[in-house]
Parts: sequence; structure tokens; C-alpha cells
Amino acid sequence: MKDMWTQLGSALASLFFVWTMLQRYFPPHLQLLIDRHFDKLAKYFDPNVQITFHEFPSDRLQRNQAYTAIEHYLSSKSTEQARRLRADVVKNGQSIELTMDEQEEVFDEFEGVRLYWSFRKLIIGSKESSYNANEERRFYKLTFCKKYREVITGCYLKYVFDKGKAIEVGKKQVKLYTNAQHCPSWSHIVFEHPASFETLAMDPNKKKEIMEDLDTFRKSKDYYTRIGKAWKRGYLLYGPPGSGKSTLNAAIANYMKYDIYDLELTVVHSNTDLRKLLMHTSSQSIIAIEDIDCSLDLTGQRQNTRKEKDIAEVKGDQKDGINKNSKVTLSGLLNFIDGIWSASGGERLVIFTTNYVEKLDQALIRRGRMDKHIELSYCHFEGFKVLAKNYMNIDSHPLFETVGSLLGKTNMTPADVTEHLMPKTMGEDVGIRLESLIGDLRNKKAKVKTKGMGQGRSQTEKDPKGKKSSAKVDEGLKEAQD
Ligand SMILES: Nc1ncnc2c1ncn2[C@@H]1O[C@H](COP(=O)(O)OP(=O)(O)OP(=O)(O)O)[C@@H](O)[C@H]1O
Repeated sequence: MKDMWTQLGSALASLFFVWTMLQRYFPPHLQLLIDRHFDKLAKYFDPNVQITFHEFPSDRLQRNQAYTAIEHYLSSKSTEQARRLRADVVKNGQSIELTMDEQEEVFDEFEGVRLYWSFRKLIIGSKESSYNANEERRFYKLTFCKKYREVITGCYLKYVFDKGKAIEVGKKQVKLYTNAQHCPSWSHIVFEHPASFETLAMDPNKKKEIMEDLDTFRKSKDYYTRIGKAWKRGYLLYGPPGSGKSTLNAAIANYMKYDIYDLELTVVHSNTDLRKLLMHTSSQSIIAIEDIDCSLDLTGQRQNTRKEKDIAEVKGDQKDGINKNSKVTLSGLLNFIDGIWSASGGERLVIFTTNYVEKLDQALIRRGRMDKHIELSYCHFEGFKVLAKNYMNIDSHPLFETVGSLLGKTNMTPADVTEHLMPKTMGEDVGIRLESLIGDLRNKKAKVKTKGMGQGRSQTEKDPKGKKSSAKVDEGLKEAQD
């Protein structure tokens, strides 16, 4: 038997040699004809089907998503099976990812069908590019038996893409982009904010609702296509300073594994620059504009009530925080939120935060543009329990009841609550921290009674930047009105 295979092998080698020699003497059109028939013959006897997945489609603009998904899907199989592996440094140099090297092959099994994946590279002389005379084209090749064509094309490929995508999402490291002061470009760092929905002090039902909304959005590509809308969703987060708007923003980014583009509008000089910046944002990202009311004069008409006048007086110096060189206009911003760019490149969230929702121009925050308005408010007992768990690792304490009843009657932001829950010295007793919180809550309650005489908060308490000052006054006025 062994002899027979050896003889067959050498016969084939000789045939191939003779064929190569003879090819030289055939005219080209005859060569083509013979090649075609030879291919047909080979195909007839070949029991396999092959599918190739190139890294870049012919226009070479964007990496083929199927290729990326396959790369992720095969990563663990390559580590287990391939003899030659390629190592790439990922996650900003923090870890190494292994993929199979050129000419390597790994097998996979699906519903009892065995199939093979191989990785190939082709060097192609490129006429299109003057920079790169020889272009490298990489692709994966899938080989399987003809009779399983239906199961592979019908189910297996979808399974591979879904699995690969899920692995990609799991591995993805979120980045935080900020726009530069002098030119419309982004620079980024790895986003390592630990905020999550678990650690967020918020009404559990509200939390669940937001998470469900995000999940629905993530899976709604087909729906958005069907209704002819860009795949994006706007969130308006509003509430007093320290109520957790930025924290919720970070929790959303971590939950979705979306990069954050933290857009500082005050350093954007024109609508053209704004467009350039937005054009350079990627899919699966959040465009975040914090304190939108302070970023530009985007506020709408205000009612001339006494309370509004009080706030406006205090906000006089806030205008100084607005960059008067910036020519970004409300209509410019609206155009870019809704414009054509937003439809290119896939899923995006647009998140605005503000302390003064009632002052914003309705055009900016109307439903459809800011689809979901989320209020973050003062700390309530449910939120406090989350913070107590985060900061002190306790679920209950005899002082909880007092805290609960005082929180029900006093406006204290989660940020203020956390100040008391943080240990001031190593291993500080939780009872002492809770007493400190209770003391502050009682003081606040007493102050509210005094303010009931009609006094707002002193203007000397203003934030030097002026950004939050009127919110504090707002809070004082609210307490006084209460
Ligand atoms: N809801 C919350 N859950 C957990 N931590 C919170 C929450 N709100 C505030 N904090 C804590 O307070 C700090 C300040 O909160 P954050 O910056 O999110 O508030 P904000 O509403 O964005 O304030 P600002 O309007 O001043 O930007 C956070 O770093 C976090 O530690």
C-alpha cells in the first residue's frame, strides 16, 4: 500500500513537471483553454467547497467585518491547534493576542460537520498605488464537504459571525477621545472609569429601563434601516450637580463598550470644524457634550419669572466661561446631530448633560433628537443602599432607618453622600461615617427651615468657573420654596 502511494506521488510529480515544460510551447489561447478544462476536471473530482473572506473588500476602504469576526472566532482555536502563531500586542500594550500564521490550518466542528479554516496571504503588484508597489492581501479560507453546503452557508456562518462579534465586544477596550484646543482633531486615552450600572445609585426600575433601552438600541440595526432612520439614539441627562450624570455616562460607555467622544464645544471654532470632528468619530461610540447649557449660548427663550430673573443674575458671569470665539451655532449643532454624517458608519449614542433642562432650546432636546430624557436627582434611600454597599460593603446597619427617613426630607446629592461614606482614616468605623452623614443631613434640614424665611444660597458660594453656581442657587431656591 505504501509503495502504491509513493508511486502515485512520483507519477503525479512527473506529470506536473512535464505539463509545466509543455506549457511553454503552447500558444496562450490554447493554454487558457486547457487550463479551463483542467479546472473543470479538478472541480468535478474535488468533493469540497471553499469560501474566502478577504480582509478588505475591493474598494479597500473599510476592513471587512466578517474577516474581523472570523479572526476573533478563530483566535482560541488557533492558540490550541496551530503550530505557527502570530502575536500582536493589543489593549495599548497590556496584552498579547495570538492568531494563526500564514499557511496554517485549524479545524472546527459544527453539528457533526468537520470543516477547515486556513489563513493565506497574497502579494499583489498594485498598479493603483504609487506608494505601495506590492500590496499584501490577507484572507481566510473555509473548506468543507459539498454535501454540507446548506448547513454551513445557512447556519454555521451566522454562528461564526455572531460568536466572533461577541468575542470582539468582550475584548474591546473603551477609549476616551477629547478634541484638541487649536485644531479639529481628536486625541485619546484608554477609558478606565470603573462606573457601572451596579455601582450607580439610582432607582432600580429606572436603571433597568435604561439598560433595556440600550439593549434594544444595540439590536435594532434592521429596525432603523426599515424605518429609514440613522442608527443613533439621543439621551439627555439632567439633574443637579453631583447627581451622577457623568457617572451614568461612564456606566453607559462601559455597559455598551462604546468609545466616548467627549466633545468640548467651547474650543470648536466653527461649524466646519464641528463637522470635521464628527466625521472622524467611529461607529459604536458616544458623542458626549457635558453641561451643554454652559458650552455655548444654546439656550432658548426664557420665561421672565422672578425665579428665572434670580438665576439669570447669578448666571451673568457664566457667560465668561463661554468662548466668544466659537462660531458653532445651534442650527449647526442640530444639523450635525441629524445630518448625513450621523447615518454613516453605524450605531452612535448622543448624550447631553445639563443642570438646567428647562433653559435649553426645545429644538435641541425635542423627542426624536434627544429620544430619552433621564432625570438624575437627589439621593433617596434605594440609592443610598447602593452607595453604602460600594463604599462600606454593608447591606444593613441599625442607623440605616434614620438615614432613610432624613433622606426622604432633605435634598442631598449622591456626591455629597459619598463624601461621608468615604473613610477619613484607614479602617474608620462605618458607624462613625453614618453618624457624620446623619449630622450633615440634620444640618441641611435645619438650614432649609431657616431658608424658608426667603433666603437663597449666598452668591459667595459660587463656583469660580461659574458653571455650577446657578444650579446651587436653583437648589437653594427650591429648598426655600419647599
Ligand atoms: N448616582 C450616583 N451613583 C454613584 N455615585 C455617584 C452618583 N452621583 C454622584 N456620584 C459620585 O459623585 C461624584 C460626582 O458625580 P458626577 O460627576 O457623576 O455628577 P454630575 O451630576 O455629573 O455632576 P456635574 O453636574 O457637576 O458634572 C462621582 O465621582 C461619584 O463618585
